[in-house]
Amino acid sequence: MDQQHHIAILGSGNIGLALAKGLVKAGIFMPQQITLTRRNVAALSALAADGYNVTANNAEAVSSATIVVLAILPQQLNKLLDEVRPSTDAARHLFISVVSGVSCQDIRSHMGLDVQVIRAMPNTAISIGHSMTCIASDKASEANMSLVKSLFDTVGVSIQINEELMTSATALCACGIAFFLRSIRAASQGGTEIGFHAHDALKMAAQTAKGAADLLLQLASHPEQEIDKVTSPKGCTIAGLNEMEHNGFSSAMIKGIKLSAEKAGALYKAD
Ligand SMILES: NC(=O)C1=CN([C@@H]2O[C@H](COP(=O)(O)OP(=O)(O)OC[C@H]3O[C@@H](n4cnc5c(N)ncnc54)[C@H](OP(=O)(O)O)[C@@H]3O)[C@@H](O)[C@H]2O)C=CC1
Ligand SMILES: O=C(O)[C@@H]1CCC=N1
Repeated sequence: MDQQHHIAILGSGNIGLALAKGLVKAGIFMPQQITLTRRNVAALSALAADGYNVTANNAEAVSSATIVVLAILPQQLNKLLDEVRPSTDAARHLFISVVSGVSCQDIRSHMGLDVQVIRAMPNTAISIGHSMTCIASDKASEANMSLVKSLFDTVGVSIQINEELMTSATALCACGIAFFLRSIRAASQGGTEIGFHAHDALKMAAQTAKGAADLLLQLASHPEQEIDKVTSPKGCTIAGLNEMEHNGFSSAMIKGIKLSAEKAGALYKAD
C-alpha cells in the first residue's frame, strides 16, 4: 500500500488487532501508519512498543487517517460514531466496517454524513495472511472497492458479494474459523483416546485438516469426490464416517451455521 494512506482501527480487540498484525506482516503498512484505539489503552502498550500509534481518542485517530476501520461490537457502534462525526470528512475518509449486522446505510444514517462505507467480513486467520474475507458496499466507488479488495487480498483471499449476504458470510467465514477449530479439537480428542499424546494428536489432526482443505482448493475438487478415494469398500473410513452421520455430524454443522447467521443479523439495533 502506498505511503499516502494512514489507517485508524477503532476498536483494537481480537479482530482489529488481527487485521493490524496481518497488514504489517504482509508488508503493506508499517506500524507507524496505523493508529489503534480502545478505551483501555494501557492494554495496547506492547503494540505501542512495536511502533503502532495507540490512543483512546477516536476523534484524533480519525483526523490523522484516510482509512477508518470500525472494529467494535455492534452495540458499541452508535456511541463511537457520535464521537467521530465531528472529525469525519466525507470527501477524505473511507470507512471500512467489520461490524456484524450493520449496513453501510445504517452507518451513514446514524452519522448523518454521506461518507463512503465498505463492509468487510474477515476472520482471525487474517493475522497470518490466511483470511477468507467478504467485502460489500451499497454505493462505494469502484476505485474504493478495488482499493479495499487489494488490501484484503494481501492478507488472504477476498471476494466481493452482495451486501444482503454479509450476515451469511459472517456465519460461514468469520464464525466458521471457530467451527473448524472445534472440529480439529474433537478429532484430536479422538486421537488421544486411541493412543496418541494430546500434543501429537492435535498436530496430526490439524495437518490432516489442512491437507483436506488444500485438496479442495488446489484441485478445485468436490469433497465427496475426495472422500470416495478414502473410503475402501467394507473399510474403516466408511464405518467411521457413517457413524458420525448417524450422530448428526453434517446436520449439526448446517444447523449451527444457520443459527449463527440469524444471530449475526440481529446483533445491532439502529436508532
Ligand atoms: N472476532 C472475530 O473473529 C470477528 C469479529 N468481527 C466483528 O468485529 C467486531 C469486534 O469484534 P471482536 O474483535 O471480536 O471484539 P472485541 O471485544 O475483542 O474488540 C472490541 C474492542 O473495541 C474496544 N472498544 C469498545 N468501545 C470502544 C470505543 N468507544 N472506542 C474505542 N474502542 C472501543 C474494546 O476495548 P475497550 O473495552 O478497552 O475499549 C475492544 O478491544 C464485532 O462487531 C464483530 O462482530 C468480524 C469478523 C470476525
Ligand atoms: O461472534 C461474533 O459475534 C463475531 C462475529 C463473527 C466472529 N465473531
